Amino acid sequence: MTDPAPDIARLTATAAEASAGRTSGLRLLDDTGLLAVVLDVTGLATDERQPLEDRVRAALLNEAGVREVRVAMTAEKKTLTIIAVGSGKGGVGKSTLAANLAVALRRLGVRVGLVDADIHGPSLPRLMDSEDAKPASRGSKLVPVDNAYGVPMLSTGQIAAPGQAIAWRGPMAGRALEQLIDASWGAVDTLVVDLPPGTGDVQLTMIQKHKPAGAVIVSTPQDLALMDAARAVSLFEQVEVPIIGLVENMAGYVCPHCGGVSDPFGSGGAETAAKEMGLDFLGRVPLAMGIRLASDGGVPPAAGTDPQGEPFHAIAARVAAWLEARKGR
Ligand SMILES: Nc1ncnc2c1ncn2[C@@H]1O[C@H](COP(=O)(O)OP(=O)(O)OP(=O)(O)O)[C@@H](O)[C@H]1O
Repeated sequence: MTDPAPDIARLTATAAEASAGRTSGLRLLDDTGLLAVVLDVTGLATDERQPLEDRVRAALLNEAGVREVRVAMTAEKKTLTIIAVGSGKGGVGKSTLAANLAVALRRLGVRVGLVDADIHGPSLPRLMDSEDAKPASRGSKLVPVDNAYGVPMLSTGQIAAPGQAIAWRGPMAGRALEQLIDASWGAVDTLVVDLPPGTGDVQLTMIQKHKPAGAVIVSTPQDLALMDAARAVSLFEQVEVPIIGLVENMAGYVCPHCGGVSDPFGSGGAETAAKEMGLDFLGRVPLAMGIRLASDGGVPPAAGTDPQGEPFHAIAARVAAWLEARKGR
């Protein structure tokens, strides 16, 4: 008895499963069971490609009527979409926002990675609970460190000797950031980059060189902080980086005892400032003890189901909508 004719729909499903969705073409080349498969290996490192090919070939050879499998691979040159998170001054919660934005975007299905370019105080390893992790290298590229939140990350803190980073000047900081961005990011297509606070030479070099697709500016509600935030906005505008919007952090203190809300730094200032500058307002994150404790403990509130994560999810949804709209442009 001869083998039944191969069932193309079934072979396509088998290839899709074995390649985790990376099959971009499949056809029979003749009637003796010679099959050609095209795999999209965009973002995969060289040493990940052979195992993929082997898996797909083995799965297909297991199917009825398949005698030989020829595998071709294609890869797009990938450009990463960079979202810069900036602030006019330090201590306003920029890193907290960057970490939670990345975690919340991941939960929305965005293939996101996180870069800590805050050379003055790289705090993301702590926030993402990967303080002791050192990135490996693959060829000449760094391999981002994984964490429990599904957001691969690289930090200046991981590549600099203690105390070294703070002395970096603009061009050196730009080169350090290049190493982090031009890393082996695998399936990641969007990077959230936590910039150093402020609007000086270092920030300017970084954004000129790496041209983010858009920027999120974080501010607290006081007038002084908002004046600094306006400076950050104009820094991005100067180099024609679109502002995705403004976030107001530490607005409204939620008392952990009585649940009452007070406004030690005022409230609503960033929303008004955004309106005045013609920018979108992305949301307000309250000043809450729980946010600080969770963050310092390496558990971004956006990773859990506590109400504390909600403001970050709402902000991430607006950023994801902005990213989607940008694709259509
Ligand atoms: N909404 C919030 N409620 C309570 N604590 C917060 C909130 N946002 C940030 N914090 C805390 O404030 C401190 C500073 O936050 P963070 O490190 O994110 O600021 P930053 O703007 O990145 O600072 P810098 O860039 O100067 O290092 C941290 O201890 C953080 O846990």
